[in-house]
Amino acid sequence: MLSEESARVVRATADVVAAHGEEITARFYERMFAAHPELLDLFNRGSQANGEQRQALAGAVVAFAGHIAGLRPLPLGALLSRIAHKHASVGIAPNQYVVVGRHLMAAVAEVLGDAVTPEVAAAWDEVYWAFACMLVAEEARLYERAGSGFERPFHPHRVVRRQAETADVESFWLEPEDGRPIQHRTGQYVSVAVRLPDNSRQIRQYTVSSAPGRGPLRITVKRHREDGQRPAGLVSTHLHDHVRVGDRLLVSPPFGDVVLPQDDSPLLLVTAGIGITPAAAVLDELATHGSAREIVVAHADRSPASHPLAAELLATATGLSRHTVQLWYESDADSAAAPAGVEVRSGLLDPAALRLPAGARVLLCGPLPFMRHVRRGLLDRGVPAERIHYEVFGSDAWLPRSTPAAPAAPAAPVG
Ligand SMILES: NC(=O)C1=CN([C@@H]2O[C@H](COP(=O)(O)OP(=O)(O)OC[C@H]3O[C@@H](n4cnc5c(N)ncnc54)[C@H](O)[C@@H]3O)[C@@H](O)[C@H]2O)C=CC1
Repeated sequence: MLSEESARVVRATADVVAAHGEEITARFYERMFAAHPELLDLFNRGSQANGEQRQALAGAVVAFAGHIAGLRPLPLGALLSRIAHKHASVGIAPNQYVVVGRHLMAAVAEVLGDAVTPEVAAAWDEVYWAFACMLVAEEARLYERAGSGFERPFHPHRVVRRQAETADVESFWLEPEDGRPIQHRTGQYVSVAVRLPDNSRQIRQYTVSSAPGRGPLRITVKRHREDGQRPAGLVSTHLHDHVRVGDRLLVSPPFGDVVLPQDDSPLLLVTAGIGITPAAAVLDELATHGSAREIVVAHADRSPASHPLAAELLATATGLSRHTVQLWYESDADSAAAPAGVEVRSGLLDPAALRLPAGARVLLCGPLPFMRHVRRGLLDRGVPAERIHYEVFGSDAWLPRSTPAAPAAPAAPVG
């Protein structure tokens, strides 16, 4: 942890660093990529282009500094675990922290100028290394457990099946070429690394949408179209347009710490859009084992036609002995297939209308504003924060920039 002297300096300078956080991280990325263009392959180019990555890094470093200097406590274990899982899934190496540290500190000095006295520089260097050392240690543990390492983070897999789920969503079934069985836990994700036509490499995380022990691992991928805020998804477009049965894909071992709690507590799964993928894995697992666990499945989508894995969700959920299914569609709710016992409503998901079994654990997955909306509603209904678990996909933008109120148990993917 921090020396008392450094903690005092960090407390005195945290606001000025926070105020310039995005400027510092923008400069940091420019410097680092100029010196190490090979590192561009590790970062999501879409998040770089729209500034999400800058906000995410600035938010995380400032939040960590506030925590260790005693200004604002964070759920530090959850934050570190989430980042370490994601880093291990892309093969971050310990020596890369040296490169990041060097360019981050140089960017701080460049942006804040004379305000960065040797004392201030030393204090923030200590913050950075405290953060980095915790991550290096956690990542080493994860590599060890996964039987992998940063030297070889990806393994060749064959696409053995591919299936269209909606106009924009495809499932791919993947089998390791070396025949090694993949031991994922329900809710985990894998990273997929692809070489694009311009020879750059990009990596994305996709939740495994099937239960463990069910043969080839399934990922279900939404094609992200250009929407004015983000360019079209480089990897999702590549997978949809170019990857066929028989092709080879480089895939990491499974990572992620938002997993199905292995107890008998009732479950409330609340998902939206492509966020349905972990719920599909959970339902697959419960159905495979004929679970008698009480479960509420709530899903929101644009329309019945855009709802991925809808038929599978209805079949698996309604096959369970103690289930409730609630569906919300922004349009065409009337056209939804709704077997007896399935509630279908119009509009956005209303957290006040969710069935809430006593003592339920909640798994949330969907676009960030959706998760914030549902989490707020559930907290208002008295659900303890530690019972609400959720995945954050895309870059690490889960820390609200202006409020210190961090979520309970975050983790990482895109579908
Ligand atoms: N866990 C995560 O962080 C996830 C993030 N995403 C990201 O979200 C983006 C969009 O995902 P899509 O599947 O295309 O979702 P989408 O944009 O089709 O939205 C799905 C549904 O979410 C609900 N929703 C969206 N915003 C809401 C809000 N502010 N309040 C209440 N409900 C809201 C609506 O019912 C909507 O129909 C993607 O860029 C994806 O990467 C998607 C899934 C999971």
